[in-house]
Amino acid sequence: MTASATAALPPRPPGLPLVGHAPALMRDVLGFMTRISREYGDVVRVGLAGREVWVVSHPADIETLHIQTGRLFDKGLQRDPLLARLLGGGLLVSEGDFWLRQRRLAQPAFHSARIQGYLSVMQAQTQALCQDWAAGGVRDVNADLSSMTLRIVMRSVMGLPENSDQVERISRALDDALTGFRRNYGVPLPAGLPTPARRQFRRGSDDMDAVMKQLIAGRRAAGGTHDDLLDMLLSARDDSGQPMTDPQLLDEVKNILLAGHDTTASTLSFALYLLATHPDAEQRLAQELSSVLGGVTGGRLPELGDLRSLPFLDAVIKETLRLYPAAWSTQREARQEVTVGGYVAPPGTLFVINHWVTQRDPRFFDAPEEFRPERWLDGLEARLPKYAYFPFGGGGRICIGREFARLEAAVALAGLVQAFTYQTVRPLRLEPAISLRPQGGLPLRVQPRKGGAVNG
Ligand code: HEM
Repeated sequence: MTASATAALPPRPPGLPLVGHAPALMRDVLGFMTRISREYGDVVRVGLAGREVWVVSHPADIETLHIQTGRLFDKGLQRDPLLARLLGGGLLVSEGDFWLRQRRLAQPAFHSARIQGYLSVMQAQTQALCQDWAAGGVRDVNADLSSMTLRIVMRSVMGLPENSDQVERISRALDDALTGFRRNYGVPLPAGLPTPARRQFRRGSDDMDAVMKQLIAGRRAAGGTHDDLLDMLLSARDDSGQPMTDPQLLDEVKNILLAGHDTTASTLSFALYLLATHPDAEQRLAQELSSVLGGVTGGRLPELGDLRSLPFLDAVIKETLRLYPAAWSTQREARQEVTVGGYVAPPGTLFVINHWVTQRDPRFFDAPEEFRPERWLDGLEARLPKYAYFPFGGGGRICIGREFARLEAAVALAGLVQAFTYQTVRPLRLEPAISLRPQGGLPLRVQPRKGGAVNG
C-alpha cells in the first residue's frame, strides 16, 4: 500500500456510455493500460464488459495483492465463464484449501531434482528443432516453438510416449481455444450468446478435453509407474484416502499444459525476434555460447552446470521476460474491504495487475522500452523494488513451473542461437490473449550459422 487510505475513489478516465472502456481495450489493451497508468496514476478504474476493474501498477500495491492472496484476495478467475470452461478447477484458477491441496500434490513434480531429469527431453527436442530448421528459409518460429514446448511438457511432465501423434491435435485445439478466448476478450455481449469467437473457443476446449481424457484413460489402463506428474496425480489421495476424480485430473492436466507451453514458446519467440533486431546483443550471446559450449561443429547444448557460466544468456531471457512478459496480466479479487494504493476498495473489487505496464515503468528502468540485456549483469534485480519485475508472479501463487521454464528457455535459446542466425520478415505484432504471444505467428528468416551447428 503506497499511501494512507482516503475515502475518494481512484480516477476513472472518460469512457463511452454502457460499453465503458471496452472498445479502447479491444483496440489496444497494452497501449491503453500503459497510457492510463502513466496519465492517471498507480490505481485507475476501468469499465470492462459491464464490470469495473481497478488497474494497479505500483510495485508496493502489487506486492500486497500477491502476498495477501488467500487472505484478503482471491484470484477470482472462476467467475469468468470461458476460463471456467477451459480450466475448470485446476491450479491456475482454484482457491483456498482445495488449491493448497492440489498445489502440494503437484509440487514434487517441479522440485529441482525432478526438473533436472527433464533436461534430456529439453535437449532432445531442441536438437530435433535444429534438424528441422537445418535447410534454413523463412519459418513461423512461434508455431515451431509452440509445438516444441508442447512436446517437452507432454513428454516430461505427462509422460506422453515419443511416438504419440496427439501433440498436433492438442496444439490445434489449444490454438482454437486461445484464439476464441482472445477474440471474445472485453466483448460486452451477454455471456450465453454463441458468437463465432465463442464457438471457436468451445470447439478447441471440447477437443482438448477429448484428447486429455484419452491420455488419462490410457494411463489408467496401462498401470505401472512412469514417475511423472500424471503418476503423482493419479496416485494422490486426500485426507480421507480418496483419489482424484477423473474430472479433477483432467482439470489439473489441462492447467499445466496451458500454463506451461505457450508461455515458454512465446518467450523464446520474442527472444529470437529481439536478437534478430539487436545484432550487438546477438553477437555477444553467440560469443558467450561459443566460448563455453564450443562454437564450431560439435558445439553442445548446455548442461545444468554450464548455466552459471552463461550470464549473458540469462540476461537475454530476463530482458525478454521484462519487455514481453508471457503472463502479461493477472488479477485478484477483494474478499473483504481492503486498502490499495491509499484507496478503500469494497469487497468484490476486481484488481488487474499489468506486468507489461510495471516492467516498462521509467521510474524503475532506464530506457524502459529498449532491449538492453546488459542491464541485468550488474545486480539490478537486487536493487529493484520488489514486484517491479515479476514475470513469474510471487507469493503463494508464484508460478509452479518457473524453474522448468527458465531451464527450458536457456537450453532451447542456447541451441537455437548456436545453430542459426535470424532475420526479421515483418514487424512483430502482439496478441495479448490469456498469455502474450506473437499475433499471426512470427515469421523469421532462419539461416544456419557458419560452423556453429548443434545437430546432435
Ligand atoms: C516463461 C514461462 C512462464 C511464465 C512467464 C509464467 C508465468 C506465471 C505467472 C505470472 C503465474 C502466476 C499467476 C498469478 O499470480 O495469478 C504462473 C502460475 C502458474 N504457472 Fe507459470 N509461467 C511460465 C511457465 C510455466 C510452466 C513451464 C509451467 C508448468 C510446466 C507453469 C505452470 C504454472 C501453474 C500451474 C501456475 C498456477 C500456480 C498456482 O496458482 O498455484 N508455468 N505462471
